[in-house]
Amino acid sequence: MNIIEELEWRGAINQQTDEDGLKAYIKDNKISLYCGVDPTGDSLHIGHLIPFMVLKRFQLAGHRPVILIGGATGSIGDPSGKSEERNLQSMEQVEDNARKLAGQMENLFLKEKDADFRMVNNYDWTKNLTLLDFLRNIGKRFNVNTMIKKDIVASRLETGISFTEFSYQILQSMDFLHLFENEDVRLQIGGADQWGNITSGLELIRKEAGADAEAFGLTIPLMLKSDGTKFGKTAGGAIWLDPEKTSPYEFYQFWLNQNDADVVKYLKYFTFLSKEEIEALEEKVASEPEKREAQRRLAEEMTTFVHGQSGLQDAQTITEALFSGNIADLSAKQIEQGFGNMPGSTMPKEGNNLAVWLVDAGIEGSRRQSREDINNGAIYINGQRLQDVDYEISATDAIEGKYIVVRRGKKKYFLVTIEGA
Ligand SMILES: N[C@@H](Cc1ccc(O)cc1)C(=O)O
Repeated sequence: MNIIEELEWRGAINQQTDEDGLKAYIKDNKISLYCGVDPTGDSLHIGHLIPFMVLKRFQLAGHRPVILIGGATGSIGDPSGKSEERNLQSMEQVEDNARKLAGQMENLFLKEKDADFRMVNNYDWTKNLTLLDFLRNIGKRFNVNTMIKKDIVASRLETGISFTEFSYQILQSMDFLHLFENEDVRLQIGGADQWGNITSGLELIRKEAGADAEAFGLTIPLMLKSDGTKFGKTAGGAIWLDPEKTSPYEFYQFWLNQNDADVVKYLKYFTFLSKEEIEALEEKVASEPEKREAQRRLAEEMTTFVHGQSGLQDAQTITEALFSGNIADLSAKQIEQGFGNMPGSTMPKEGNNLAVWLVDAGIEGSRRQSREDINNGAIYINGQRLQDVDYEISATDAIEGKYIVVRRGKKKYFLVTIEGA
């Protein structure tokens, strides 16, 4: 399979501007291709992985990815897929976000030894452009009638769109032209909503470099879940790549919890497992779905790709501890990952009688109930059942002096943090 056939098999192609042309170009050449991301937030999330996984596949197939961080475009805001005008971010915010995204991108693209890739920021070729140069040299290349017909703009004509956002497609087109001229970039890829911006860039390249300039566009379908809900969003919000925002454990759990109806699609889309491996897992989903082997494999592959071997190790240790209830061996950091989202409270270092302590920590409603639960063996402290109502519980029971995990009943967990720890 060549890379395009592989992408087709993976379900990762939505539209192409010139399928045959691109296939022929790739057959004979190492292609430089780019995908851009705007620094509208301080971390990538898994939605971003959709086009960037494709970029990575090109890299693994021996081509040359160019990652564009949109320091300029991010300060404007892409109207694609947005029903309303956005608020502008401060330039400091954009810069700060850009730095963080660049770091995450390096982590994803530098993994390969001798990795051949470039990272650029469109602020570099946009910041010194004067208004008159822009209007005289670039604006003349754009026809307002054509621009208005692009979906992105057309869908906003009712609700309104500022000149600023209207101009966004010009900036992205300038990027494609700039990279075509300076980095020999021949292909831009992006999510399905980027079709208008990508084709607009191709039109600009054809006007500048001639109608037969070899340049292509390819978009990737929007990821849909089988139950119709939005991919990549959970009750807790987006799934971030930044381990401070979504811990490796939560990240692992997200993939582990995918439905049978979605898991094979995600294996194809997001992992680097081969066709043979994925087909074998697909059979397992059909023959022994209760084992959830495909989900486990998906979670392992994704967690290792984003958080490395140590991130996966943490995630698996915490998952196992939560499953067995045996949490005494977890580190404080692992406790934070696994229990950080559970109800919790802060308690003083000093000891107190367990029955009272549970009430003070907000875990039990009354001392009577507290004593009853302890006597019935429903209270576990750091995984250990405790049936002594008078037990003196204090900071000395805490994991690394910091956390006491209380379990009430089968699986109600509470995280108690020791004051000042
Ligand atoms: N418009 C793209 C990001 C982008 C920015 C600049 C480019 O040159 C290319 C892509 C998005 O919102 O996803």
